[in-house]
Amino acid sequence: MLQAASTYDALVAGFAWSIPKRYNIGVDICDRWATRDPGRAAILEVSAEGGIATTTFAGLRDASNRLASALSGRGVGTGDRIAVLLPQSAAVVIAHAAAYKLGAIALPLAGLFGPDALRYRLRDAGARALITDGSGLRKLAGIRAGLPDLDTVVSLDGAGEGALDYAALAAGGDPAFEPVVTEADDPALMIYTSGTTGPAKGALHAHRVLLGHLPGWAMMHDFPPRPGDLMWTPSDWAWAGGLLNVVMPSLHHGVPVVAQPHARFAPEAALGLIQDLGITNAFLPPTALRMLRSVAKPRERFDLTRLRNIASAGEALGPETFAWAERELGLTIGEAYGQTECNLVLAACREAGVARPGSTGRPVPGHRVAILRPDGSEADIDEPGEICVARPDPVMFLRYWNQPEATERKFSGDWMLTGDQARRDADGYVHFVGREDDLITSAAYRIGPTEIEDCLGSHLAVALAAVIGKPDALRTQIVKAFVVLRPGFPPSEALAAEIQAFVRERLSAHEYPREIAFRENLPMTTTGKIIRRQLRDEG
Ligand SMILES: CC(=O)SCCNC(=O)CCNC(=O)[C@H](O)C(C)(C)COP(=O)(O)OP(=O)(O)OC[C@H]1O[C@@H](n2cnc3c(N)ncnc32)[C@H](O)[C@@H]1OP(=O)(O)O
Repeated sequence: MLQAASTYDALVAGFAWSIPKRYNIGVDICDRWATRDPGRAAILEVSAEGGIATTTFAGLRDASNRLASALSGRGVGTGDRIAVLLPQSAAVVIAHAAAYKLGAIALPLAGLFGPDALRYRLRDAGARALITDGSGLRKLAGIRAGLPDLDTVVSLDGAGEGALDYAALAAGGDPAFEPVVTEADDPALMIYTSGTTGPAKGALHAHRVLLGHLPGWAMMHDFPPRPGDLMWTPSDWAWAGGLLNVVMPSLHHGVPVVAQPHARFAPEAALGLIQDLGITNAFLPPTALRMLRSVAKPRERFDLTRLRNIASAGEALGPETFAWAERELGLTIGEAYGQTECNLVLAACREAGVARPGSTGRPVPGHRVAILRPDGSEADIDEPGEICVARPDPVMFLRYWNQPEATERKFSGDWMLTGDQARRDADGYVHFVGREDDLITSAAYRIGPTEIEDCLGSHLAVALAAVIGKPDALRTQIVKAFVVLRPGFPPSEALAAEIQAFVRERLSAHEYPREIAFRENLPMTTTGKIIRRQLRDEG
């Protein structure tokens, strides 16, 4: 484990990976602490009314064993995909751990997804089981017929609509279920991620992905665990940010995590939660931090004395918000960088003196990260190039699900190509520059234009649509759509609002175009491809 050291060089010098041959995430995040300290708090679930329900490590172990045993009784087992569509709660960890203990593959799905996004992911992954709640069931209702592989749906809100009751199912499971023995390199987790072209791709990870996150987690959160540590993030536990930057490494170290029902991010409520629960470590994406800046004199209004560190990732933080946090919160933000395919490979941290305004830090010990030119040679100091990560690396994904060509394109030799541009300064700090392609970064979400364009194209009024990222001071970029309407549909604000609602409900609430511009036509190449660059320049 990465221990606090006086300097970054000492951190690097003292580091070596220790990845056992046999390793199972489910056993790691539940059973280890359940044996050592069964009554230790693991998840603190805040109810909508503000009450707190605590789940202990023993509780996680028993519940995940029961669920694994019950699913096994229904024929779900090694290699099967088990989807998890639930808001932050102990149940998310239980469902994940049950999947890992079965040797199955957990497939986290975000609560903001609408039926179109869910259908695509569940079908592409060939999910056999889904653990969800009443809200998830409502989204599933219209799409289940098109999901022939999905034979077990379990709802925390009781049986009905083709779902089994979670409580009844788990009650029949064996709390002494014997977890399947897995190797560190066996598939465990698949997170869909948007690409520049085409629909989202399932990035398949091995059990070792959690061990690979530990050094980056230690750096960005300023070296937990310390007595009394308590973690929280508003990020959905379905994203790499919530799951791998916060929940799993924290549980590995026996640090409890706060689970909060999904709500719109409200800066005052966030600071109130940090104060009331005595949260010591938060992971807040840069957009959330920029939203916090609307609160004047936060330390006068809220008691934030227990808050030791804020980590951040998913988009560039920028020097202004970095300086604001130092001034107004008295904290040096632990900014980090990674992609779903290969997460948490760069990080900043106060304790080792690795923090610089405008920089996303330095390579986390154990990871080889380079800034390369298109010809594969290393860029000079301050020369922009592509962030590339060398394999093997425990955080490196195994492959894209059923997409061997896309997997191959992601690598050049042993370098994984992130597509992100950055420069490295003379002291080795990496500064994010941006992207050259069509991928959109908005509120720390990576958004590919294709899925949105496809969704827009299925609206009755839309003849043609192109989607770009438009620079935005709060969210880094917003999704903007240029739309050519079919004859008979005159442009209007009402129609724009209707199209926005259509994408929000059908595809996903975080992917809807916050701006729509109606056009007579769109700039095209002679071969009929939309020239998005021209649209980006128009903004
Ligand atoms: C390796 C890595 O990738 S690390 C980073 C991974 N990325 C992430 O974890 C994503 C992080 N981002 C977030 O968690 C959020 O965007 C935040 C906290 C920064 C800001 O949250 P918010 O502004 O409340 O909402 P968010 O951006 O998620 O939502 C977009 C839309 O979803 C909808 N929405 C959000 N929350 C809710 C809710 N509880 N109920 C219904 N709709 C909701 C809204 O329609 C919202 O659009 P609007 O602003 O026009 O109303």
